[in-house]
Amino acid sequence: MPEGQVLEFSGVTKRFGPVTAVTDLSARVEPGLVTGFLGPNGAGKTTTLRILLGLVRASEGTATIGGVPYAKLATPLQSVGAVLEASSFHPGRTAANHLLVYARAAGIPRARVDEVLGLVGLSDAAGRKVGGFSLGMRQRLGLAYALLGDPGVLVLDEPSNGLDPEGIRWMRGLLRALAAEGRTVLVSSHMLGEVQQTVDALLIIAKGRLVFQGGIEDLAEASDQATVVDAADRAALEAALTAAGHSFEVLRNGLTVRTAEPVEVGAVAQAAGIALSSLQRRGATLEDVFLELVSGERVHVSAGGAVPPPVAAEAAELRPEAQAEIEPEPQPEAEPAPEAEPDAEPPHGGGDEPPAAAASFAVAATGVIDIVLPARDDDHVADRERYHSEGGQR
Ligand SMILES: Nc1ncnc2c1ncn2[C@@H]1O[C@H](COP(=O)(O)OP(=O)(O)OP(=O)(O)O)[C@@H](O)[C@H]1O
Repeated sequence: MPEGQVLEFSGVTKRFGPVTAVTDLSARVEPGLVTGFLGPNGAGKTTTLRILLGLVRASEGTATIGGVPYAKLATPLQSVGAVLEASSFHPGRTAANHLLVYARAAGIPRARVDEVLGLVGLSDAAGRKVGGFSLGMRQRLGLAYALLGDPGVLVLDEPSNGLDPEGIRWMRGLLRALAAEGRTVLVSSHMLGEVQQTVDALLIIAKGRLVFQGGIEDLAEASDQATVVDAADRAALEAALTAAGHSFEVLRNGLTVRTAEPVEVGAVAQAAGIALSSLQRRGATLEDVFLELVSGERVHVSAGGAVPPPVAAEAAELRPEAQAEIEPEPQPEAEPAPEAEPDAEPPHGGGDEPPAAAASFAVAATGVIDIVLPARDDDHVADRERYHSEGGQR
């Protein structure tokens, strides 16, 4: 069974010209858990993940997998499986062929291709060209690719995008099962509701800064509790609460008391002979807490506890034309990953790749990494076509 590894971000900052996409981010992601990496659009999630995968150079700080940068992993595909957004695939290639290219390059047996296609529910579509796949099917294929090397670490950017409700439930079960085997599973999303039932731990990022780090139960603790109480004789209730030293707010549905539990409020009313018409505890929902965190109204103690000053990313978001002035991020083909040693395999978003001389990259504006294989692969393709025509095709 592959071992999960600790992912560690230490003081990671990333500036794109005047835009600070990530600011001084330090966090740990533990094996054996599903960790949600949450934040609204533009918060810095993808940038952080790309730094972890060695695709983007951090301006400051380090990101490591089991203590080493991605570029220094001896067998990347067998160590880390990653899907950044909905990966783009060669439309004319079948799902099985797509995976076979990478399996061959990483020395993974063909049988594993069938296995992962089965794991993601694509066995029946193995021989179909990817160009005709729905977004949900592409997500599944991306996941199959990530699982190809049976890695101990999975890094998935918005994996539920495009999945139908049944697909989301399936994905949830799969991620939980992978974590239960001891793997490290890091999943980004911009919606708490989407991952709430899947994750054990959370990292929440807003405007490039970490605003929460902890268990999902810690997020629940961060929710404000209050007692909501009402009586037919509301004036008498107000007087009794005031006399007992409790402050309250008068709302349409009753009095909200933040300084006392329902049991205390009930006792005050009983002592004053007031019949209550309602008495309940009300807490902010996890979604409320999440929205407060990402809007900057609250920073949890796990992330420093202070409301941060605005960062440049915020200013740039308000001024979209500024994006045009920003120099494009260096693409892997133009500049090898920063941490890469001359003898190390250059990394990419999917976790592993054919040898450097054998592939070039296209990085779409969305961050999708497309790996274009060179002509020398034609015999491999022919091999694969033969394999399928000989019955390998499902
Ligand atoms: N190559 C780049 N050049 C300039 N700015 C960039 C670049 N990549 C990202 N940014 C900026 O960095 C900030 C964070 O972007 P990032 O894609 O990491 O956010 P995200 O949380 O993944 O968002 P989403 O959920 O929309 O994918 C944004 O302001 C974005 O415009």
